Amino acid sequence: MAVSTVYTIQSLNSTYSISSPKSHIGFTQKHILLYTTPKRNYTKKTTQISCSTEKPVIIGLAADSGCGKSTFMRRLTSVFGGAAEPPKGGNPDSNTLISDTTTVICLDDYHSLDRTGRKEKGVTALDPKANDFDLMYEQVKAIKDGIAVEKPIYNHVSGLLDPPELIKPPKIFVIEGLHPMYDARVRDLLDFSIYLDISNEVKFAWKIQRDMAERGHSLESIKASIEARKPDFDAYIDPQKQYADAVIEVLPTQLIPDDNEGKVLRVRLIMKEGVKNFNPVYLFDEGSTISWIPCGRKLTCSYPGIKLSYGPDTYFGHEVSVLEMDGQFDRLDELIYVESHLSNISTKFYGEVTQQMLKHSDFPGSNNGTGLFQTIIGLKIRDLYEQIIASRAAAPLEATKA
Ligand SMILES: Nc1ncnc2c1ncn2[C@@H]1O[C@H](COP(=O)(O)OP(=O)(O)OP(=O)(O)O)[C@@H](O)[C@H]1O
Ligand SMILES: O=C(CO)[C@H](O)[C@H](O)COP(=O)(O)O
Repeated sequence: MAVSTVYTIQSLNSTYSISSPKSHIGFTQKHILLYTTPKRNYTKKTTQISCSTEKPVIIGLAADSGCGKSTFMRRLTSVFGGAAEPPKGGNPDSNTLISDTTTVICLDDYHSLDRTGRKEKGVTALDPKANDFDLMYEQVKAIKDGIAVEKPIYNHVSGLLDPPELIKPPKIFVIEGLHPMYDARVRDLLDFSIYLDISNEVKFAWKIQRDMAERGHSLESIKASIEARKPDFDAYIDPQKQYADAVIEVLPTQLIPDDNEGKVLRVRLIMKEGVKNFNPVYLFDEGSTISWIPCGRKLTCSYPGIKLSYGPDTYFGHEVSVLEMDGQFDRLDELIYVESHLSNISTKFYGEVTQQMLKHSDFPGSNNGTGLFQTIIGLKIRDLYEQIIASRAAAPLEATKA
């Protein structure tokens, strides 16, 4: 049944409602989309705002919980410079991170059921039934159109849905979480999408490391939580990788026979061909199939060494280029040797990848392909953003020529 939506809008002087589903397209930068019906229990705010006239570029990052999304986001925002911080003076449990250029929101904020509600209904947070995709779509669309929104907050500490926070359109708007590519309407709003595909073995090792060491969970409870989430992960989260423009796949190493420690990783960067404003990275020679062991005079490698590979492939029926790194660096400064053999990495100066990696050498994954490929994708997103801005600036010029 089609439900007609009522948009409640706040302009500088008044708050009013309209019911045409498409009429919000005409809103100006001075409007805030407060909510649409059926609405949640929001308190209306009367903040006056002034927003940039530049419409944001929208990036989606999907992964299961504990798979490195926050670490990736810290690498991405660092590429643009400046620190990313929660909204000033807002909810201390906000999941949002704002820097000069980027705003990163966590899609957990669109949980429609709180922790108790999920327990009562017997659904996990991964189940679409526990999430409000209509609101997610409306608000991401509003941001894309340059309109500020009052986004809900899911409080991970209390497990409750907190009052909303004001999100203004930034230059780059990143939606990270479990479902950025699940709903086709939201997916279509993305200018670029990434999926972090962490194999079960590695996910387990990371979860144990974090949840046992940092959160005091028992091994049994971690195993039980992974098992409980698995059917919904397989049904609703994992299938999103087919839509991603880039996938970072993290697997156990192949350099150590029957390795079960999970410390050395084989990481594959799967890049879709033909994506607008995105040229896949390559090693030595674009389109060739390459296998390279760089260890020797210019790269120090202790056991089991490092192996890089590159070549064309297909992924869910799409043509892709795959860059792979198995193993880890002993000395991060020597990464410059590998970097100098990679092309299309969208750096602004020689050695920028190595510089970024050295700057965040304390982040997890800094000595292996996870950190390397996350950094490269960060640079590719900067490049994509700059291309989009340049083509928008050129568009009126082209029109006057025609
Ligand atoms: N590249 C990596 N190499 C090794 N461990 C990693 C890597 N990335 C993440 N981890 C481990 O996984 C944990 C979770 O990482 P992070 O907080 O970035 O994930 P997340 O997806 O944002 O998690 P959540 O959604 O639960 O907040 C880290 O504390 C770390 O132990
Ligand atoms: O999968 C998750 C996304 O990060 C969380 O488990 C989900 O948001 C539920 O949160 P909580 O653990 O607070 O009940």
